[in-house]
Amino acid sequence: MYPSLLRRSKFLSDQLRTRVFIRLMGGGPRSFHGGLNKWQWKRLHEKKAKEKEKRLLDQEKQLFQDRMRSQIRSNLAGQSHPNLNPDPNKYNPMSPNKHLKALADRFMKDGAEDLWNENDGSLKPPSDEQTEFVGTNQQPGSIHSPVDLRKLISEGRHVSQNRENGFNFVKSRDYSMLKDSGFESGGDSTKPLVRRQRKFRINESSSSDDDEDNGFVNDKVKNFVGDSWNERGGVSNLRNVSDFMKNRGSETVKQRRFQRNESDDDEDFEGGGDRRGRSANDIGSRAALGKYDMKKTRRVPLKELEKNDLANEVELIRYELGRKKKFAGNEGDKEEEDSILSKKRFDECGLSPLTVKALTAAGYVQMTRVQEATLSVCLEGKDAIVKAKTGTGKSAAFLLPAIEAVLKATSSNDKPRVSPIYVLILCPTRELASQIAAEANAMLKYHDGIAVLTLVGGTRFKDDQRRLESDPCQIIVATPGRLLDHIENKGGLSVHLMGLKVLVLDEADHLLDLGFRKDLEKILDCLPRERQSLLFSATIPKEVRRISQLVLKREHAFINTVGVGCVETPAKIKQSFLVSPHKLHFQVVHHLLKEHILQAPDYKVIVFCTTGMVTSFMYLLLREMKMNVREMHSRKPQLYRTRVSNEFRESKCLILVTSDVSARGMNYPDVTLVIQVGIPYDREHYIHRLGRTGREGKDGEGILLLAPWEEYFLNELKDLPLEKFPLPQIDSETNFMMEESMSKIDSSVKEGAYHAWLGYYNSIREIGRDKTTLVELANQFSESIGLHKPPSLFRKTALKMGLKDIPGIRIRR
Ligand SMILES: Nc1ncnc2c1ncn2[C@@H]1O[C@H](COP(=O)(O)OP(=O)(O)OP(=O)(O)O)[C@@H](O)[C@H]1O
Repeated sequence: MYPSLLRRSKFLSDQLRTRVFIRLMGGGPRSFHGGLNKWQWKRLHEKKAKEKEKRLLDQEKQLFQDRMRSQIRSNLAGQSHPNLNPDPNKYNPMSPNKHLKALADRFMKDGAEDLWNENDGSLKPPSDEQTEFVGTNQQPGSIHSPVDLRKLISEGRHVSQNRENGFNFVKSRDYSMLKDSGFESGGDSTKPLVRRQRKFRINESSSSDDDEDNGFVNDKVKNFVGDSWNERGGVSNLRNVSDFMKNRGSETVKQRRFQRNESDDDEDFEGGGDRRGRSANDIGSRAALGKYDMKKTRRVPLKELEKNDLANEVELIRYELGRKKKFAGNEGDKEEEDSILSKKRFDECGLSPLTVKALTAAGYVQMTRVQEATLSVCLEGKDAIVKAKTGTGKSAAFLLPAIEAVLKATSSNDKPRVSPIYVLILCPTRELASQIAAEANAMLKYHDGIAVLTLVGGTRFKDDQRRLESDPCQIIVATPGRLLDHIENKGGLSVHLMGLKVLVLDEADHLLDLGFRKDLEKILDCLPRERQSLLFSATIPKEVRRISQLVLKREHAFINTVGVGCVETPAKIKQSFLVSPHKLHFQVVHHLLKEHILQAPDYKVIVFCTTGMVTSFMYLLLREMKMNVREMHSRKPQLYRTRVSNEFRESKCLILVTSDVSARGMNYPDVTLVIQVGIPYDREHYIHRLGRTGREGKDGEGILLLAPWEEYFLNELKDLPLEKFPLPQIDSETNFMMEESMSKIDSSVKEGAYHAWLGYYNSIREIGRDKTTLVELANQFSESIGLHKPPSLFRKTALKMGLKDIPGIRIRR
């Protein structure tokens, strides 16, 4: 396992040997400019990225205000504004067309190039001819594989065309042409060549998230759309695109790229210090630095010409939407669009026959779209970040290539001294880890000698260690905290991890959140750098795309099966929201459940609450109201959680009241309704919670219950198809029963719920900033749970929360 020199050295202790080995494998810490280590370096740049994000948000806010002003003006002028929804019962989510227009406006604003990051996902080809151009072998009318037109066009010469499955991914590029194109002599010749080449590498990174890249890509896409659209009055045949690319000539393109880089060169790098003249290698790990080693000022005002081109691109997206609507008229096609399955079968894609046999046994014959889109890339060993809607089979999409990697590694002749762990899958919750391990085991049904181990909190650490020693495993599914405990406990796990081939982050955006980041960074430090990393989630915000460089190699694929301009939630989930004062929330939940049970005899409902203590309160209340409920949150012991999770998976006619521990990844089949009480932490939480229903392309329903002051959150969901749900009439008998039931709940539970509620909303920026209002609202909540006098807080807690001298807060003596 160790290099022989290291193995033979008698002078090194085991621990030191491991450390030296980690350094040799490239995993250890290193220092950066200004004496920073790589994580400090990374955080520094994250901070800057956040500031940038904030500036953009301000721009968006400005736009929104402008729009509101114009609506008000037109109202005053007696005209009905097109954006005003005439139906007062309907929340005013923008129609797709209006949303597009708003998007176009945003994109056209000076300095909004960054927003193009959103578009680095795939566009579906507008016509079969286009499909042909990008090198797919799909038949007309077949399921349309997402194709990243922007990337394709920008990289016409370098696209790797995978005719097998019709998806295209970027290969690493040859930069020698830059020299040939006269780039060398064009710029400031006093600046070192190495540096300029490095900049090109940044721009040309396979991830099109780069602002520079976007600028470059946009130029070409926009020009293409502009020319071909105007000529033909619609989206033109992509063969013309190819002609266009040729006619356009690479000169223009090179020139543009050259211009961008010229201006870049005049700016300092972020992170301080003049790094000119340093080679790429001097700057540190590419994987660690990612895209943060870029120049400071990246905004270039858009030219007038580009505005037209942007509008044309928007037209292209509009065309896509129009085409979708057309599909909607045709039932057969619609079904095909709604289905998560593609036409490709598992036995066609080079998987081991024993795996295919196991898949068939589990009922998997055809791949889902995300599986089709990712499998070939992942099997090639490339790094990838994958976005696909909830319930579309992402777990199998990463498990299959991971299993193949194990098979390949075990079949090689090298017989390592320490049995290596080849695959590490990290996920945020214990239940999800067990679920993934179970799915992996189902796929390994016919493979002898490959074992899966779960390492999660809430179980005995010693048991884990015993299992690790007695049953060597090749695949570990873990939550970050427990894995880190093992690594830090020096039980030898680090040595086993030295042979790691594949790292998977399921729910990657969540794992890269601040809550998990520190653990993750420490874990990454112990993993070999030569590995394949796969990041999967249904939501990948822009910020996460940037920070994903922490894990991924620079040349990674971004596979987005959601598609630009498409709704991020499954089409078959009916989404509504309901606004009611706090004091009615529990009655409303009870009413919604009763109504649903009447309509769906095989009901299976999940009620999400904001915190564990509020979950507990809701559970007790509904139980008192004679409903068939279970509770699930992090305050419950693991054995209980596992039992409830299994029971809910298997049952019908059951209600699960839960906190966000069940929000991500959990695959409870046939959930008929998801109710979210109170604002979710953010838009991503909303999407994941909602995604517990309507899985595998099935029907589902989601209701978001808000207090009037929480309505602002709807703004974050304005592109999702939420409709307003009328406030139900609660009869006096229910009110009476509710009061009775509430009075039976122990006051310690109520106090805990109040404290937790306060803590949760205090952590939400929009409300946490205004402490006085927060306390007023908390006191309303307190009344709604039957506490007429709000419970007191420990002085220390009040201080920590910034609530010490706020009127309405009582301090415990
Ligand atoms: N090829 C397939 N054929 C049939 N069913 C499949 C296939 N792939 C996955 N499934 C089923 O689809 C369901 C959802 O899969 P999975 O839990 O992997 O979704 P997901 O995309 O990871 O969702 P989430 O975003 O919520 O984590 C599961 O019940 C799984 O068994």
